[in-house]
Amino acid sequence: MTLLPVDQALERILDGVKALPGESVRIEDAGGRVLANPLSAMRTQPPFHASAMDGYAVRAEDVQTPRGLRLRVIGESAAGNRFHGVVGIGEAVRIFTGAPVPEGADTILIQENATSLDDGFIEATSSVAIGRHIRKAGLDFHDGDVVLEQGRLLGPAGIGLAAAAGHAHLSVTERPLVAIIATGDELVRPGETCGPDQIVASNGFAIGALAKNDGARVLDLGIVNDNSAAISAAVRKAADAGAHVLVTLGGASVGARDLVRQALLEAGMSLDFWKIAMRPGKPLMFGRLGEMRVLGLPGNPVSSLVCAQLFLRPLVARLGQRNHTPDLRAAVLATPLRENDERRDYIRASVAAGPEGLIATPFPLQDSSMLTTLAAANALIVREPGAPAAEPGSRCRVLMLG
Ligand SMILES: Nc1nc2c(c(=O)[nH]1)N[C@H]1C(S)=C(S)[C@@H](COP(=O)(O)OP(=O)(O)OC[C@H]3O[C@@H](n4cnc5c(N)ncnc54)[C@H](O)[C@@H]3O)O[C@H]1N2
Ligand code: MOO
Repeated sequence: MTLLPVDQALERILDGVKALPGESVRIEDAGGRVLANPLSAMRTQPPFHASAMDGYAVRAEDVQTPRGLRLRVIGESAAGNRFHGVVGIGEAVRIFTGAPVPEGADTILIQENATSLDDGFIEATSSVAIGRHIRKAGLDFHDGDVVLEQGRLLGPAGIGLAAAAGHAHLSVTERPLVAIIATGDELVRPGETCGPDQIVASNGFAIGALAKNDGARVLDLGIVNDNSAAISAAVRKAADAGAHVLVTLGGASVGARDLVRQALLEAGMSLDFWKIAMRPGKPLMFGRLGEMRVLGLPGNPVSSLVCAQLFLRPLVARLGQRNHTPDLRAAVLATPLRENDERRDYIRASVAAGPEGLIATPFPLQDSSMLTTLAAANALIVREPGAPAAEPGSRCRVLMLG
């Protein structure tokens, strides 16, 4: 059977996705949200020519031959309290960082380069180039400038900029709701006692963290036993909650206990594809259940997270009116790699800067159960289907893990 190539799988997952509508939120609640519209500045920053340093506002021509030149200090300009007069020849105004530069002055003499004399005069101890240490009005942005693009995932800098631009509320897209169901009789929650044949469920937490990081809400429906009725009940809960995406974990393969696909089909899912040309992650499944998109991720922890990286992230992004751009870079291999089979391979690696670019060192063990190597990896080497054996020093492509 020819397996579906990774790129086509992604196209089919994203096909017809409608972006969620916008809503207005307070700026203090907008971190991690996605801007629904371009954001224009409602003011100019700085709104006036401002001093970037503590010192004296002077006329540059007065401090070109500084030694011995005395300047009379005629007032003070502080942030929030400007000096209203004009700086004339031989005059200076005491000024502080962020304060408006008074009229007549064109340069800031920092206080380290001025000696204060007893009688209200200062003496410059160094010459200063004209315009030095002055932030021109509008240096950062002007009223009406688009300061943030639509689709921006708002992190600390974006939030700060939006606030500085005068916005108390922001229009952001509704957050996609990602429901997660972990399946398997062998699974217990972290902190619970494991029976002799059990392991701790980790995938749901990892996928939940990934989705939240990309601006989604997560509905964790917990662990469901390998039992069709229980799986169907959890699927109904996801649909009733209005999940935009349902992620199932495990039970995707061909074993007799791999019941997820059947349960979903019985619940009315139309299957788009099952199994793709990818390692790890071959048993990936995708379908639609009403408005809900269903991603059936393989149970192996690395397979599920690599699939989430490649397919869930772009889906969450698209729902939020955002584009997800994978960080693909060129690198050279540090160690040899065997020839590849018909699946695109994503090999956990450590990528570091070398003298002539990035060097990718694959981890020697690539078993898809091993989270230690995934947590240690900062990139995945992407090997195309049928790629020939590669020697150290040969070029490769790496997907950086954010
Ligand atoms: N005969 C074949 N066997 C398998 C094939 C195949 O093509 N033919 N594919 C293999 C590949 S590739 C993968 S990947 C796995 C995927 O299997 P499932 O999606 O059915 O996953 P499970 O069997 O339920 O679990 C696999 C593995 O992962 C552990 N697991 C499951 N859920 C979690 C969780 N939430 N947290 C942590 N670990 C989890 C589970 O205990 C198993 O060890 O199938 C291969 N088999
Ligand atoms: O595709 Mo499985 O994900 O190789 O372990």
